[in-house]
Amino acid sequence: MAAIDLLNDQQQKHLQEEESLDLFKSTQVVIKEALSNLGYPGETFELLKEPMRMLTVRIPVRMDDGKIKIFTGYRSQHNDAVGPTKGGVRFHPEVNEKEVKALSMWMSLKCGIADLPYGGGKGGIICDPREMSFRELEGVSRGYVRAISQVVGPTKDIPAPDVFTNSQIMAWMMDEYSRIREFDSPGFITGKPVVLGGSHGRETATASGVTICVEEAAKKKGIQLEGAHVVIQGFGNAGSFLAKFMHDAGAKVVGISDAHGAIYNSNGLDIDYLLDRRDSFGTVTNLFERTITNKELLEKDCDILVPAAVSNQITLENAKNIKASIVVEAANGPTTLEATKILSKRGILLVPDVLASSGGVTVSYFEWVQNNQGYYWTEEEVSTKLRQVIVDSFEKVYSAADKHQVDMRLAAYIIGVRKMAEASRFRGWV
Ligand SMILES: NC(=O)C1=CN([C@@H]2O[C@H](COP(=O)(O)OP(=O)(O)OC[C@H]3O[C@@H](n4cnc5c(N)ncnc54)[C@H](O)[C@@H]3O)[C@@H](O)[C@H]2O)C=CC1
Ligand SMILES: O=C(O)CCC(=O)C(=O)O
Repeated sequence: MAAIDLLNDQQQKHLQEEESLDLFKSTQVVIKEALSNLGYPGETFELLKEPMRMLTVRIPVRMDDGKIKIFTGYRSQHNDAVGPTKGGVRFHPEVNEKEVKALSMWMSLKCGIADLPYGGGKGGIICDPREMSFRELEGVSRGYVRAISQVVGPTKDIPAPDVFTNSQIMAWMMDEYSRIREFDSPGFITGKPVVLGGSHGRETATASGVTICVEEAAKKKGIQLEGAHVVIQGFGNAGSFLAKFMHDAGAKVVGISDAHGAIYNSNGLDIDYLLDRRDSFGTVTNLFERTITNKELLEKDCDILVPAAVSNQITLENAKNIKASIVVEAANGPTTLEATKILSKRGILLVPDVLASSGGVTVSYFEWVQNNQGYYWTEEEVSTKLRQVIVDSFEKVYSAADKHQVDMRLAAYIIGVRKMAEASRFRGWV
């Protein structure tokens, strides 16, 4: 029986009130624990507990109604001891400084786990692209690059796509940077269209990485992927391609969702139809009359659950009701620390975000390498190299969990933080 089931109603309520939904704070908690497991002194935590640089910018854009609107944006650079910082840019109305900071720290961990020569960075702009025209989006994208151009660059900090940003936005950003710097600079940003120096396989990279993690986790749990029931929350870049890959692997995708709701059918969903009909923001459930909520979807019967949308979705409130035996975090921060503990106690194999979603930044690294050498790889080469990185990363984290007798999240942090801590030590910073 799960630990939380043993508590009375009042104790449960108290525990839920105490639960930390603050992603930044909970990231600090696990980094501290990981560093202490590795025997690093307190100074190393003091250095790594905050990003080394956080820039807030104001971006004026003339909107279609002729008025000027001022947008707020951020770029956080966590630690550059290993190399330039790297990470996506998010366009979302709920972007905030703390979230961007936490996201940049997770990027450091992802790069550490995948052994990429980068530290972590992340950016965000408070805006809602669903309510903006193409012209307005271009204005915000170019304005952001003008505002952050002093602190980014192919050898300093390399942006990429994240929630509600895509290859078109990366193309505008690259063009703006090239104009400011007066040379063609494809290595300034990754996730570009292939004709502008983008890499084959970047668009599907996050989902490919998640797929490989699902396969590895299924092997560990003795679950056959063929016929396994899969629920995916989110149907955007990560979730929709994942649904396709799971479907192609013979699994039955029984539930998917978007920001407006979810659909579930225990006989399996028609993934090709859903992919064909979704819009560019990953919305598809508006085509259906009978929908359920995102909350209900997470508790549905399935073997494998993949949160691929937003943060804080699996909490103390629902962790005890999750039916899946494997949870693979495609999204950043979908499970709270308290919920992680419950899933782990219940014997559910949780593949944490900093491992599961590292496929995106790994192929971004491949894109940057190709840009730097001016020689481009085939889709097959990218796919083979990606598989190698993700399988190795999964094995490193799984073995660390076993060796240190800790859950997969702490194990991933132990692997992820080590290179950055060592590089900072060798540089004489701590
Ligand atoms: N795109 C990438 O390369 C990477 C993405 N990620 C993470 O994966 C997650 C999804 O990212 P993308 O697929 O790129 O974004 P996206 O913008 O392409 O799609 C987001 C999806 O989530 C849904 N959604 C939005 N708000 C929601 C809510 N409150 N409840 C339920 N669903 C909601 C949207 O309707 C859409 O289906 C994010 O956490 C992102 O940080 C992680 C690594 C790389
Ligand atoms: O592709 C990249 O460089 C970063 C992707 C990203 O933002 C993420 O993994 O959260």
